[in-house]
Amino acid sequence: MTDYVRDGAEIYRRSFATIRAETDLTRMPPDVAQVAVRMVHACGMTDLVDDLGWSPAVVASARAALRGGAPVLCDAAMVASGVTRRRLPADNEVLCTLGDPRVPDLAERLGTTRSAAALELWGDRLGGAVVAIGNAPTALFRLLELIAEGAPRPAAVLGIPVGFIGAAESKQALADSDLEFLVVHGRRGGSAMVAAAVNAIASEQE
Ligand SMILES: C/C1=C2N=C(/C=C3N=C(/C(C)=C4\N[C@@](C)([C@@H]5N=C1[C@](C)(CCC(=O)O)[C@H]5CC(=O)O)[C@@](C)(CC(=O)O)[C@@H]4CCC(=O)O)[C@@](C)(CC(=O)O)[C@@H]\3CCC(=O)O)C(C)(C)[C@@H]/2CCC(=O)O
Repeated sequence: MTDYVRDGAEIYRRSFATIRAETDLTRMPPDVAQVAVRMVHACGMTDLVDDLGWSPAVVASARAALRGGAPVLCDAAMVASGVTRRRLPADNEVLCTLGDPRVPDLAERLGTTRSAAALELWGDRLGGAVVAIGNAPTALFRLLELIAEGAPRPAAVLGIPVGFIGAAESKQALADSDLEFLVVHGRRGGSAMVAAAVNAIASEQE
């Protein structure tokens, strides 16, 4: 039998030490670097940091919002499931409206995906919220449209959808906006990655 590490805390310690040894974090501020380490941990790709884009105050803004009780608004149930509730500083609400029974009809009526239509049900929670998008480019595009139409502004947008159609473009549009943002440019992204970013922001522990 292969010998393997069985101690969870030791696995985490060695993982984070390996990531820090193999990843160039020098171009980013310490708070973004801490988030980047956890994102790399979630996907196993140390070169992910080369594609990371951020606004200077994104981590501070998201962290302050969470401490103030802001909700985490997610595009997919996978994202919401990945957020570790005990790390959240104010028992924050973690919301994904994609499974709401009204969403399929809404999507049909609006002529869009269910992921994008689900944002219509975020209601008045958007102002000051932390938005976490890990799957659906159309959800990120719709968020930017809503804000352009005058919807309240979130405290931070962690816009990390994965994929081939619209993913890179939606993230570039977010990075070109005046919102506080974190993105992984290009095709890479995913629910696990954005959940890891929320978890890192929620708590400074590694
Ligand atoms: C086009 C879509 C993409 N989905 C991708 C990758 C994954 N999606 C998974 C799952 C389980 C779900 N994806 C949906 C969000 C579904 N995916 C889409 C849509 C058709 C459109 C979204 C968009 O383009 O913006 C979307 C359905 C919709 O009408 O909005 C999901 C709701 C489908 C469903 O099961 O009903 C569902 C999310 C469930 C949830 O968690 O709430 C995967 C696990 C793949 C699979 O099941 O085989 C995977 C997860 C990736 C991740 O890390 O999140 C793509 C590749 C991202 C793709 C969008 C871009 C593209 O290039 O096609």
